[in-house]
Amino acid sequence: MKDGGRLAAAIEVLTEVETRHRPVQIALRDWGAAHRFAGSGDRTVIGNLVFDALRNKASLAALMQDETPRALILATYSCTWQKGVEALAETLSGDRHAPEPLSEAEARTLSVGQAPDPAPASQADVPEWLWPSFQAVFGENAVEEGRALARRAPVDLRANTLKADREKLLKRLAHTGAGPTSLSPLCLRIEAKPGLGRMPHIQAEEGYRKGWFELQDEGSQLAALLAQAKPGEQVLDYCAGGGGKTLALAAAMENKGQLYAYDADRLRLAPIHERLQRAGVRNIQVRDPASSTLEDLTGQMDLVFIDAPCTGTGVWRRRPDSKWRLAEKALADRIEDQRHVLENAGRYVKPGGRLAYVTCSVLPEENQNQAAWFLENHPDFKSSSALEAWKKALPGASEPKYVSEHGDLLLTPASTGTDGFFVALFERQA
Ligand SMILES: C[S@@+](CC[C@H](N)C(=O)[O-])C[C@H]1O[C@@H](n2cnc3c(N)ncnc32)[C@H](O)[C@@H]1O
Repeated sequence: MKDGGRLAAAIEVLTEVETRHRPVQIALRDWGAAHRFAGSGDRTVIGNLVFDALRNKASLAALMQDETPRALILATYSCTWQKGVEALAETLSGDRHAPEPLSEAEARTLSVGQAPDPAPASQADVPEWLWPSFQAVFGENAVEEGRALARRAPVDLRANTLKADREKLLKRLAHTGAGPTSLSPLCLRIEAKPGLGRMPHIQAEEGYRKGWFELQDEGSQLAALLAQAKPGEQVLDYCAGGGGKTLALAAAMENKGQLYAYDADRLRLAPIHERLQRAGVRNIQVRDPASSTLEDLTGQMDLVFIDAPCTGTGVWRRRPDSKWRLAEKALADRIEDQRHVLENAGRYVKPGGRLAYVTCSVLPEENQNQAAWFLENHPDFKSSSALEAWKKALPGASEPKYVSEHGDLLLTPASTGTDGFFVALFERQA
């Protein structure tokens, strides 16, 4: 396919996503199935166009004064990908599969390349209704933080220390361009490529099949690291889902002690079994909510890890469609879920044990406010500084920029180069 046909396909897919509210991956997959002539390179470019258009939807709509899929895709190609208006005009006129040629008005707007006076929320590509929350948490950095959440994300890997180490992996994966990061001692990163760039298919690597590494954002790795799970401990991963954090906790425990993985939704737990096996985790019991209870763990855990259900505002780089779909009701529901989870999970912590509360959100409503609510309503717990845990686990690393009065941490793409993650630690009074 030439770029003209790819632009037309991207407009078609984005129209599906916008009008029929379909997840991007599904819309892309269906488009590929219906257009067998498109190769994997074509599908990558089409996907990149759609994802980048969604990442930058508000700023591109402000620039074009138009938020139709056509306007967003053409602006992505010309401005975000820096192809320029002349190359775009040529692409549209030289290919019978291409969308309609550029109108004079479109050509004029695209050559200016800047919206007249965009509101800060659209400059930042943050939904208008969430702007007060962004300002509350980031202050004068709110636009910069929003912009960083609108960029492409790198592919991060975690060396699975049950089977490998980072040095060995760096050599093995040299051909992928993977390099070490500066924070997590286990992280390898393949930087995002701009425009048409294609990322290596990392799951096809022998090392992935052998369980030497996992795909896991560095922020997620750090959240698990800060919980300080140790060999020999009793640890409950209360919202284990597909097991991303579970695997990191198991590696930190060196397969010693006992790790319990639980999730209220047994379907979400389903992939965990295969992943645990591949990673060589042996000290684990998966507690299926349909067939077992956690009663026997009451007051027994050295550490309860809560990777709470949240809005996912910290991972907008990877799921840009969720950014525009998020509604006030969903935020209110997640806040309620988080309180429910905090309320329930605390009971499994033994006196003197720890509770880690983690979200992949940057919103204060789900983070600092929830930590404060928990402390207020659970006098048997006191806060424990995640910043101190950071200093201990990462000697020499620069300190995170967003630290609350209790030492809770907020990681963000702009400040730590990771996805957005919040970590608060508590200790049950002995
Ligand atoms: C952020 S996801 C977990 C992701 C997972 N830990 C990982 O790293 O791959 C949050 C999980 O919380 C679970 N959850 C929601 N409400 C819950 C509850 N009341 N009790 C336990 N788990 C719950 C959801 O099913 C979901 O899998």
